[in-house]
Amino acid sequence: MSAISPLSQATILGYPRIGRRRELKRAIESFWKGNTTEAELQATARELRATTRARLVELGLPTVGSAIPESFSFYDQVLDATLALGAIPGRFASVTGSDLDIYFSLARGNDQLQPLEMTKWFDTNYHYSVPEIDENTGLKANPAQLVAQVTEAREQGIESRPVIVGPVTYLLLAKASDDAGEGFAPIDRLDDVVAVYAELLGALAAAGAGWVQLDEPALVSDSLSVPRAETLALVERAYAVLGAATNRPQILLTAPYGDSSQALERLGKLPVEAVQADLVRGSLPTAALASGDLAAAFTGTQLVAGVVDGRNIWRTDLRRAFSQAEQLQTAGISTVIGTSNSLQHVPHDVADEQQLSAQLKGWLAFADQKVGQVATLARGLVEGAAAIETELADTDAALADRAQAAGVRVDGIRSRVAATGQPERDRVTEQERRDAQADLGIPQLATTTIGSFPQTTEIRKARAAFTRGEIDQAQYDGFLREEIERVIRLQEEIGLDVLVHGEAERNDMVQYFAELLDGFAVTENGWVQSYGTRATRPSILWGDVSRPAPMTVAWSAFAQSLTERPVKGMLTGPVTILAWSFVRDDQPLEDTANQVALALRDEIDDLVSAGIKIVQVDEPALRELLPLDADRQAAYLDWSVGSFRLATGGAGADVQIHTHLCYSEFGEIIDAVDGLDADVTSIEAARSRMDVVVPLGDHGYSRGIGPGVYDIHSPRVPSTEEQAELIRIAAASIPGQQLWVNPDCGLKTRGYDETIASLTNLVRAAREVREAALAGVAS
Ligand code: MET
Ligand SMILES: [Zn+2]
Repeated sequence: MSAISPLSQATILGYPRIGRRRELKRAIESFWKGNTTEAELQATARELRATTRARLVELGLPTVGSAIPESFSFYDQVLDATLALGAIPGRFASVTGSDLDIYFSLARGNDQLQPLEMTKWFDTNYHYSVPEIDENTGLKANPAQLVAQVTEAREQGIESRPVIVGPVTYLLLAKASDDAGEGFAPIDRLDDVVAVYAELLGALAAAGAGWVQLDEPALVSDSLSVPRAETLALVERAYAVLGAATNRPQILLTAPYGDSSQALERLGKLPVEAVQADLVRGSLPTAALASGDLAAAFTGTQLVAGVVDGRNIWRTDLRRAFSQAEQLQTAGISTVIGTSNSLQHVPHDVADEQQLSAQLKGWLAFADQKVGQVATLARGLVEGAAAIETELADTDAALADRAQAAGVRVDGIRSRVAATGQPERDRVTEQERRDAQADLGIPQLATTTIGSFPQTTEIRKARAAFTRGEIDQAQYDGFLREEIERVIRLQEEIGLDVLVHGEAERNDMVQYFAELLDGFAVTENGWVQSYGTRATRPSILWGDVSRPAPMTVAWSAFAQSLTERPVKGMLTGPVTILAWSFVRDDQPLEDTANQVALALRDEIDDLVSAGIKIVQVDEPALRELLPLDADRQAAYLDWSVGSFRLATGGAGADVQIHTHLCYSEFGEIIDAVDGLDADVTSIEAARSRMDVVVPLGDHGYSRGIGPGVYDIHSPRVPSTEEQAELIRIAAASIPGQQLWVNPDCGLKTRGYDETIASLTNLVRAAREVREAALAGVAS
């Protein structure tokens, strides 16, 4: 390794890459449609990268010392690693074309090939493309994209730092391909993969990269296939090899998204030149710091103190962050200021928000503001605290303003939450509820849907026209009523047992409620990448939450007025509302969740008064917020379940409460799902061919359960026979009286043709199995 400069004292782990106005989304989608060429798309991407680097310099990151990460991605950082490793799954062998063609084929599939599966990246709402590895997966270093970025940056006068998902995390996030032998795990190929990383590092060194960043968030997770202690040992094994490579850039090894304090001393001893620790979710190993052991471990190694939160949009408490970093520096550790993780999870710039109040804006920091904070803190480390006293004092003032601002703490809301306890979270016994709900006349293997019906172009157009003021409230409401009536008639014709109103009035299942509740603000440009070219605009939950008026009652009551069959009220649960928003960081999540829960509790009350007998409270994010740290999981499950029960616990015995969870990694939280105490739970199951029903059966789950029999993630229409087969699989583990028949999730992304065909088959399948069961009894 050539002697090169140390890592700059200010850095970030990554930056949003979709573009300030989602330019990359537009460019990629236009390329997919065939409206632009690959060369044009590459030119747009180059321009975006150049703009990003220039912006980061403008915000205070130096052009030298590899402060600026190359965190651009056309789609996903794990998929980037797959391409860089040449780890193309065998089933894609037939795909030809440029690297980019292959890349997008893996991401999106084609007529013959299913795309790589997508799943959530650690405890975020970002989705990555899951690598598929087996004993024979070809591996071949393909550094072209990484090298190109280093070269581009140099031509721009900037020493940048390429970023790659590290080898251990890459393999622990991969799944064994269908061709893999019995018992094979992707991590079995660690040595092969490390050898390819060594080649990539060689190519980067040759291209003149002074530093490379290898991300190993697997280090902080207890939710992977190997225990955390073993992950650390694997990291040691991998980096012993990479560190020994003679021709490589200096290595920054990162451990974002959680607490690495237990591992930090050992990470400091690795043959790498810098290690990052998330000091927002995580903490410093205080004993090792005091004893000097941490400093000893970090001799000759820089420590990047991740003190600026990359997960949230609140202005950093600079004084607190500075004192954390100062402690390290005082202990004799060469300290760099950094972020807790990549800023890819926050929007670009508070300055792009015109509608937010000036006061709220004063409390916020999006990516650009956070970069500024990093630069300020770094200046403080170099020049002393006095040099940044103005900035520290400004932050103190903003935080003090936030603490006392109207709406942040509302006594009435707080005392109401404080007055609740277990009784508010408990309903009468299951048996009493079953008896009281018998009047609903719900048959065995009852059929229903998850809530949304297709969001058609007409619906989007009407909403846009209303937002722009081209149609008035009465016209818009009239349009929605017609839409609801159509959806009700359609469900009756198809023959579903429990109907929904279709959610046509909702742009998004969280934002809809955020707009109607007090305590939330909505952004104009606060886009955050969810996956690929998809982005969401999370709302900001800044104050105490309350419900100024009913939110869904008019729509549900109207739908119910049109039909004799029961219509489900449809709400989003407290945990999901929190998970898909930017939530205040000045009090425990539990307190915020309970406020949301009380607002929902009142909504349920009003729905019931308006004649609704079944209410579904969706909690698709229950699993997502599960802490990566095993130690913190029990407390999380306790409050998350408690808040759901507070929302639903006021419903009388005759009100049937449903919930919906859409993922299949279910095992870890099965007790919590049981703890929700919903009368009926629908879950995703079709894609995994009912994998969840066996653990549910073993668990002795006693209430209603609807494992999805129709995979709504693609336009494919599942046949009657196929769905009947899935129902029969479920019926083998779960008694028929408990079983419901429904799709995996809502239908909003689907078209009408396929929806009608699939639901028609679903209803037929349920009838077929029902009748066969009756015939079985009769004979
Ligand atoms: C991501 S879960 C979605 C549930 C919602 N009720 C819907 O059907 O769209
Ligand atoms: Zn769902």
